[in-house]
Amino acid sequence: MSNSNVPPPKIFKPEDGDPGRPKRGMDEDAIKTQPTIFREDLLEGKTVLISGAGSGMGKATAYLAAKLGANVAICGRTMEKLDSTVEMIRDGLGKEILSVQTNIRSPEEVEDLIGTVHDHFGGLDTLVNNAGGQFPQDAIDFSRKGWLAVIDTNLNGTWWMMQEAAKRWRADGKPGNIVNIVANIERGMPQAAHTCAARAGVIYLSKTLATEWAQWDVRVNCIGPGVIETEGFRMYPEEALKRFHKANPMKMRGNAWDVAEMIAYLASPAARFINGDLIIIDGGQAQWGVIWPAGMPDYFNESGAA
Ligand SMILES: CCCCC/C=C/C(=O)SCCNC(=O)CCNC(=O)[C@H](O)C(C)(C)COP(=O)(O)OP(=O)(O)OC[C@H]1O[C@@H](n2cnc3c(N)ncnc32)[C@H](O)[C@@H]1OP(=O)(O)O
Ligand SMILES: NC(=O)C1=CN([C@@H]2O[C@H](COP(=O)(O)OP(=O)(O)OC[C@H]3O[C@@H](n4cnc5c(N)ncnc54)[C@H](OP(=O)(O)O)[C@@H]3O)[C@@H](O)[C@H]2O)C=CC1
Repeated sequence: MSNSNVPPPKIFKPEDGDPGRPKRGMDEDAIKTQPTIFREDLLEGKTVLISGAGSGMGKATAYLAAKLGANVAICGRTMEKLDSTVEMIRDGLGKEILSVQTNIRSPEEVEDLIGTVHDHFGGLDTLVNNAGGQFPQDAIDFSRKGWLAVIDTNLNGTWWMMQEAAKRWRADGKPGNIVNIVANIERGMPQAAHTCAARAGVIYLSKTLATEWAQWDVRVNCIGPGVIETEGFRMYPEEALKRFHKANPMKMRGNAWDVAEMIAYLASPAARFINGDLIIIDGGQAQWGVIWPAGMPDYFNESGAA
């Protein structure tokens, strides 16, 4: 059925943007020179697996974990991006890490990944589910494939990783620790309803597992970032990006290190009594503003929106 009064769906694909757009997020030099509040051997002897670590928060987290003495394993779909993280850590810290090309949407690939990490390092202490993302679009225009892609990545992919890691911890009688990167969805997220649905699923899955899996000494927590400037911002039009910082009362964007340090804290013994929690890192966005990443509809006025 077609109706000529219905406007075409708003679509922003990164490749539609100006190829000369500025590169967003912390570059490798910034990551390498960033100071940390933690002592250098905080994670010595611990093994940390980080998904989506070829860019953004995952890349910064991999570097920080390696800097704090951890054995680091990373995964993602694109080998070139993973290689850049391996090379950055080799160059900056003189350390080798394990990288395994993996699509977290595939339970078989996830099973192989967790097995490989165990074979390589003899176990796993902390799993960081950071891989994920979405595209900005009015929910009413989502294609079926687009909806499924976002749900499959952010909810199912995260679940496969959690379940596979926990099966090993239970079988080995070893403690475990999971940190899921979600988003700040307390008041919903216009033009990101698919990710909002998936992240809400992960948050309540995590709260449930934090109880179910406590009997095996497995903790599960989430981190909800607000606006964190990373390479992932390529998914959004420049016009929207100019307003993103206005979504919080501090009127600033966080960076990947802000999140990496919280992950390191949760991976450390200092967090031994934190379980089933959602830690928000958003400069106060939750009680202040809202983002319209694909442009605010005329219906709404400008007040309180970014
Ligand atoms: C919302 C405001 C939040 C502000 C703060 C948050 C910021 C961030 O989260 S930044 C981090 C962002 N990083 C990413 O989002 C990167 C990872 N994202 C992705 O890889 C994709 O978004 C993905 C989750 C959809 C991955 O799916 P994949 O199957 O790899 O992707 P495809 O390109 O094959 O797309 C499948 C399907 O999805 C629909 N679709 C994809 N892109 C768009 C788009 N820009 N607009 C509308 N629809 C889109 C589409 O149906 C695709 O199928 P085809 O039509 O056959 O291509
Ligand atoms: N930046 C922000 O403001 C916010 C980000 N977030 C979330 O935080 C996480 C990190 O984001 P950020 O660093 O900004 O973004 P990036 O896009 O830089 O990082 C996301 C990473 O996930 C990987 N990835 C995506 N899909 C899959 C998959 N199916 N299997 C394996 N790896 C995958 C990507 O690599 P590849 O494509 O090569 O697989 C990429 O390296 C994401 O989940 C994001 O949605 C949440 C709130 C705010």
